[in-house]
This record gives sequence, C-alpha cells and structure tokens, in this order.
Amino acid sequence: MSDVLLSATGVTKRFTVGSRGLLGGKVKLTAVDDVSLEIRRGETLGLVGESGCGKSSLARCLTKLYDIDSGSLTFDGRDITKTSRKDMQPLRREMQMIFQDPYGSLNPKRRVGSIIGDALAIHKMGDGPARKAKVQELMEVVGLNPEHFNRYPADFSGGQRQRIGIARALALKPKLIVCDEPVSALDVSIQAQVINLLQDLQKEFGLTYLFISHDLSVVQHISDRIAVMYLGRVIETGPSETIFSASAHPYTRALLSAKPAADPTAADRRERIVLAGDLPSPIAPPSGCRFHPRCPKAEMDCTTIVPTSDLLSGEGYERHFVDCLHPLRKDDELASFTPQIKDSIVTADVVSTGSEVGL
Ligand SMILES: Nc1ncnc2c1ncn2[C@@H]1O[C@H](COP(=O)(O)OP(=O)(O)OP(=O)(O)O)[C@@H](O)[C@H]1O
Repeated sequence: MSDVLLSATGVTKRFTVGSRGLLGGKVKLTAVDDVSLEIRRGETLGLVGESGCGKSSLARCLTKLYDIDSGSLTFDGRDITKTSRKDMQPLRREMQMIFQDPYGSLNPKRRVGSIIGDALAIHKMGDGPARKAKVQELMEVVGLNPEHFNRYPADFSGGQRQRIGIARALALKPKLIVCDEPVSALDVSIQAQVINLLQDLQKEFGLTYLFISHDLSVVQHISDRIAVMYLGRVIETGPSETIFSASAHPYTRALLSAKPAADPTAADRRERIVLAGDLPSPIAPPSGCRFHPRCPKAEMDCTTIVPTSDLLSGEGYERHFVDCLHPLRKDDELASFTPQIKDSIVTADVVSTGSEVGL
C-alpha cells in the first residue's frame, strides 16, 4: 500500500462568471490553476494563502465536490479523475469535510443525534438502535455529553457545535478529513481545545488532514507540511519547520511576516512586510509569475516566464519545492531588495500605503 493517500496532478478549475455580450463569449475565472500535490497517510497538510487565492476551491476539487476541468486525481490508489458522482458515493465515506461555520453548517431544526447519524442512515449502516448507540459513542469521542443527542444545535455553544461537525465527519470512519477554517469562527480560548481534539482524533483513528486556515499560528502548530497558494497556484511546499524558518518564495516570506511574533519584544522581532496592491483578479492574472507585480525580487524574466517547481532541499516527504525564478536564501532580508519592476514593497514601519497581506 502506497503511503500517498491523495495525489493531484495539474488540477485546474475554472468558473464561468459572466459573458462579454452576445458574441463575446463567456468570462472564465481560473480558481485553481495547474496544482499538483500529494497528501501522505496520517499527515496534516496545511494550506495557506490570502483570501480568494483558491484554497476552498482546491479542497472541493480534491474531494470531488467540484468536477475539475483538467488534471488528474488519485485517492487511496484509485484514479478518481473521471469517477461519476454516483460512483463517488462509496468513496464519499472516506473523504469528509469540516467547515468553518459551526452555525451555518448544522440544520437548526434537526436534533443533534439525527445530524450526526445522517451519514449512517444514508449509507444504511446498522438499524435504529445500533445507529443511536454509534451516535452516542461518537458524541463521547468528541467530548459531548451523549445524553444530549435529542437537543438542537442552538442548545450548544460554538465550540460544542464544531464538535458536532467533527462527530458527523467521523461517523463513517473517513481516511481523509478536509478541515476548512475549522476554528476561525471560534473564540481564541475554544480554538485550542478544538485543535487538540483534532490532533487526538488523528492519532486515535489514523486520520489524514488537509487543514485550511488563515491563522498561521494554528497552521504551524498542527501541520507536518505546508502548501502556500497564490492566485490559484501552489507556489511553495515543504515541511512546516522549513517553511517557517527558511521559506524561499518572496510571497511566503511576506505572508509569514504578517504572523504575530510569539514574543513581540524579542530582539529578533520580525519585520512586517506590506505588499503593495491587492490580489490581482483570477480572471486576468498577470503574465509570467503571477506574483511579479507585487514582488520585491522580480526581474524582467519574471514578467514572461511561468516558474515551475524547483526542488530546493530534502528527500521524500521532506522535500521543499518553490515556484520562483529568484528564490530567497535563508538569510536574505526581503526589504533590502530594490524592486526591479516597480515600487512594490514597503515595510510597515516606513510607509502607510499598501495592503498588508490580508489572509
Ligand atoms: N462557485 C464559484 N463561482 C464563481 N467564482 C468562484 C466560485 N467559488 C470561488 N470563486 C472564485 O474563485 C476564487 C477562489 O475562491 P476560493 O473561495 O476558493 O478562495 P479561498 O482562498 O478559499 O478564499 P477564502 O479564504 O476567502 O475562503 C475567488 O476569486 C472566488 O471569487
């Protein structure tokens, strides 16, 4: 059995977002552009990037909630690229999602027991009493009182509702759980409890996570490896430690500089890097490297050449890849570079214009 659970090669997803008049044809937006990645059994792959860069769309492509326009997907050794919705049904059990909004993703009119037990009923697993027992067992596993299975979502706090979402995802013993901003809507004090629960469940059930979050501290804490997205593309991947200590893509470096330092008074206080301009539209992305109009290291070749993944270091799952024609070395200071293409980078302390990398 291969230790790769999910593998994506050249995955692309376009949305039609309008038309250019009667004869002008359709306007397409490329939300996911030629993405290749692997998720190993039992690991947590963190997926980070600015809002709108395509994280959720990619997650939905990987789990076949969206049909992809091109590329290929394998899951647990099976090619699922062209698997129809109907044939995906048995596989759905093995790929579950936990969403950001523990309020919106639970039907307020249904009792918690039936919300958690839904999947068991759909997949015709066990009879009524067996399902109830299973639901109560799941509630216990995620730290909910099993006697509360007749209550409604409104009777639970935000953290408890996210536990309901986790119990629902666990019901069918999935292999992969995509966690799409699972703690972003929760109070900080509750976030750590839910993250700890996810980690405990991972150990207990051998789960594999794709963990999407804009909170880099959370991602650093939970991820074995990290993939960074920019405008539909994965532009850097590597072990969590490497990405946080020696990221090579100027975008990743800027993104990480926005993460609050653990100790803001420490001598190594990180310089906050502010990128000029907003995320360009995925309808008409910049030529060459998509990051070049905002990049402090961009040179003329970056405006025409689309960078491909280069291996910088490591072996096997420790490999560190970057899609950049002029990657940074560990000790390079981003702000010391003079922008080659246009004034596109400033430090937070010096200038007040420009947008901080908005996650
Ligand atoms: N169903 C859709 N139809 C049209 N455009 C879409 C659709 N879903 C996403 N998009 C567009 O695709 C791009 C990527 O969106 P996506 O939601 O995947 O990004 P994201 O990184 O998950 O953002 P966020 O962190 O804000 O959730 C955006 O420009 C978005 O507007």
